[in-house]
Amino acid sequence: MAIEMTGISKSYGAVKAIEGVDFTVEPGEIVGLVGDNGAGKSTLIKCLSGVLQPDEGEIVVDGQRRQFRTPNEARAAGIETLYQDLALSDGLNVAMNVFLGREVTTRGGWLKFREMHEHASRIINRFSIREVETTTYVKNISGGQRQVVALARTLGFGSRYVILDEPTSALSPAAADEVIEVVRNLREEGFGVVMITHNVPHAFETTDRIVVMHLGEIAGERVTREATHQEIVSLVMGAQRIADESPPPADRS
Ligand SMILES: Nc1ncnc2c1ncn2[C@@H]1O[C@H](COP(=O)(O)OP(=O)(O)OP(=O)(O)O)[C@@H](O)[C@H]1O
Repeated sequence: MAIEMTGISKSYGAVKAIEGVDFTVEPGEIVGLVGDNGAGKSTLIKCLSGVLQPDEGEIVVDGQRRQFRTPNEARAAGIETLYQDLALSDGLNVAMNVFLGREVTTRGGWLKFREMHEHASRIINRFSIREVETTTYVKNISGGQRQVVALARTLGFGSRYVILDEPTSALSPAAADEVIEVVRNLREEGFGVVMITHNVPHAFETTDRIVVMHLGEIAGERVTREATHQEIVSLVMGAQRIADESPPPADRS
């Protein structure tokens, strides 16, 4: 069981965005995807979430080769993606956001509010460290809680892998801590999680493994508990790889 991406390449016209990228994530594992602006993180993730189709390479999900033509096809295979904007409706309450687009109704078409509130509350309070009231309007909840609601919208419905695009960016330290806790709970529940982040300390706090991209390729990959901040930062800057690839010093004798 795993997502295995092999030899993934994608160009936008003449711009080669990623080339020959191998990437895996297993159930119960949090993988941090780190890299500078333009390193290719979004492009790789869009290939996995069905937003883009790779030009080359193979995607295998739980042993089955897949080609996702749309985000719905990726979702049907158990892969959910949460983008930075989260796409929540501020004018609806928490429960209605969780059920947006798949409202539970009676046969006569009436909304089953109680059922939706109970179900939303169960999902949210399974992952959240703080109680979230499902009758609260989303415009009145904190940044951390917004992440929780967006997650609940995806997680109550059968996904096994979750891709999070910069889930802690633009959050206060307290809200970021809350999100980190939620992501850790996802691991406990057996989800495979990919977390794109610019924030190296957050990657260290949250992940099991850190994959660094640089200029469209994998610059390196480290088990988080065995890595140092310095090592990851130099991979992000491309310094490590340049050091690895540079020829041995010339013999000056
Ligand atoms: N729609 C597009 N058209 C042309 N080039 C693009 C497009 N999207 C991305 N690129 C280019 O592809 C490369 C990889 O970009 P990508 O957005 O995947 O990187 P990223 O690591 O996600 O960056 P960021 O952290 O800024 O989101 C960059 O050189 C970028 O300029």
